[in-house]
Amino acid sequence: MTVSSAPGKVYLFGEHAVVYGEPAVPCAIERRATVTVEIRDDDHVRVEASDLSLDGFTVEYAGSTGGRPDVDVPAPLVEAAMGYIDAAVEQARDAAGAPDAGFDITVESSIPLGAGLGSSAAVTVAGIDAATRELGRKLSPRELADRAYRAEAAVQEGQASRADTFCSAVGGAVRVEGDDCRDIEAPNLPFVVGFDGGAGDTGELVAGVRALKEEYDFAADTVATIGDLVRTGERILDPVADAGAGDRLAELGRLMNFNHGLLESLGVSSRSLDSMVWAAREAGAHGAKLTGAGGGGCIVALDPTPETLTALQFTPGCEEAFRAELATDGVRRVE
Ligand SMILES: Nc1ncnc2c1ncn2[C@@H]1O[C@H](COP(=O)(O)OP(=O)(O)OP(=O)(O)O)[C@@H](O)[C@H]1O
Ligand SMILES: C[C@@](O)(CCO)CC(=O)[O-]
Ligand SMILES: [Mg+2]
Repeated sequence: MTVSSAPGKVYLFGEHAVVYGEPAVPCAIERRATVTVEIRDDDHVRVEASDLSLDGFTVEYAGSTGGRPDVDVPAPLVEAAMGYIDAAVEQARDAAGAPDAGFDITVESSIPLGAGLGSSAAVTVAGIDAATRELGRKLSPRELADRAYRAEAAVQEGQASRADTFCSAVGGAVRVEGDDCRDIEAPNLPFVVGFDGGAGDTGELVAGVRALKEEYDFAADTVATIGDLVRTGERILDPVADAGAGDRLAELGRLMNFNHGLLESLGVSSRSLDSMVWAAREAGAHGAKLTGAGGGGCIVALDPTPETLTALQFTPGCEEAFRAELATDGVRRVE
């Protein structure tokens, strides 16, 4: 039996634009998906994913039902829910040269699904790592990130960047621009996350931005502007280049506010995301923005004081608020 965990992430800057080759800076956070894999002596795959709920359905795969989910939902919904695990299994089989390997898989996660904290990347990274090790092959963090990217891209029909999967595999703060993925040094950032209890469909939201960008030149310009903003943000993060600069958190926060406005104009915010962003700003956060694909889910704010956390806890539409520590480890081999 092998067990791996991998972290979720927040975007300091650059989601969506990163899909079109602009740079982005996601940061791994200490909320993890843990995947346990045990090889079987046949070629079946049995998945137990008790956190998985689809608009009110809870899907539980159990042995007693012969490996089929014991819920009455249409097959496409189950396939959509299981897509990342299936794709991770395919990548692991391919990496280990074992196309007929079967597994019993258990997924446990403290990352809300579809909420912008990279649950899909964490499950995919941890799943590929545990399954390849179960087959006797250890992937380097970069190989793992590459495999996980291919799995996410397959599920999201090509509409994925390397950002979420690279960040989850290597941990810390990273910078991704096209195929160029690197870890970067970042100061300790006081992230506060607000979660509206909802979810957005990453594939659909990415497709919406693509359509807007194709229809209007100014939407394409907005995407390019996000890239400019990220390059400005990087200079503030850089401990060498930025030596002697003024209040770094305040400057990063201003850019986060700007980034949220640009994402809003691309149509990926929502009323509850906007109201959490404003609650954070009014509480004195340096800045706040939605994180991930949007549509619903989470915002991230920068505030070293307890004020934003408290304000979010009393904001209508905010279901949960928590402080998110930077996860310095990416994938972790638990067993
Ligand atoms: N605990 C889990 N168990 C099984 N599958 C999971 C789990 N968490 C996430 N997934 C898979 O990931 C999908 C959600 O991925 P999606 O990319 O839409 O959102 P996200 O990764 O949480 O947010 P974002 O991509 O915006 O950061 C779920 O529908 C499911 O297929
Ligand atoms: C919206 C997006 O930029 C981030 C989702 O967490 C999609 C991607 O990068 O694959
Ligand atoms: Mg995702």
